[in-house]
Amino acid sequence: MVCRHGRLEAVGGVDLDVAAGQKVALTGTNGSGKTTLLRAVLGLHRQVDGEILVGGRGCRRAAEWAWRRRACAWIPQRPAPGRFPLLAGELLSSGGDLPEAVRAARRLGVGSLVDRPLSSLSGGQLQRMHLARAVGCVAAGAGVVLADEPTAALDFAGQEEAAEVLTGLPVTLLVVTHDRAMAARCGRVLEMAAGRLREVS
Ligand SMILES: Nc1ncnc2c1ncn2[C@@H]1O[C@H](COP(=O)(O)OP(=O)(O)OP(=O)(O)O)[C@@H](O)[C@H]1O
Repeated sequence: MVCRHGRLEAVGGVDLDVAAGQKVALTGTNGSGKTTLLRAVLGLHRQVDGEILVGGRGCRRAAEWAWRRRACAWIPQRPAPGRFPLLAGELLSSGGDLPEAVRAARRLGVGSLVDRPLSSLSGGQLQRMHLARAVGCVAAGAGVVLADEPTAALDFAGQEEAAEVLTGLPVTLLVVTHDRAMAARCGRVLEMAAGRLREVS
């Protein structure tokens, strides 16, 4: 499978099989293609040659794309507060299971912020809110979590807590991370360099 940004081949020759329930850490140098790969799995990156199947399904037709978005919870690298004055509680609700997401928000220390506009949250608080939303997505039926540096904005205690929450979910996890503690909690570690994947452990 190959992913391009225009003429640039950002991900090349990747042939990856991830078993259901496996926890995979994707590490590697800056600009090596990790985010591009994750977005391609989610169906957000469309310049892809080759096939990416999730649960045995492709992502070409509209119905398949809709299924992929429900099946995969997504934690973005730099969560944007958005252009609209969305409340944190509305973000949590969009995951499909508000009570479970609110419980996760409490566990992650941001339960008291659900009535606040997302634009008023700090970077770490926003990242915690997205983690809580992902927990709600899983409760609503998502079987895959795709997380792009989900602990990058978190303090030390938050990194531990987030790693525990994420790796404890009953899902297939693909997490881009530079956090050794997070990688250590994953059963499989892959390293990316210049668009190529290598198995580390
Ligand atoms: N929208 C874009 N248009 C053009 N090139 C892009 C675009 N997004 C990413 N790239 C390029 O594709 C390559 C892979 O980028 P990507 O964001 O996937 O890397 P990464 O491994 O996630 O990096 P980091 O660890 O810094 O987050 C880089 O060379 C980057 O400059």
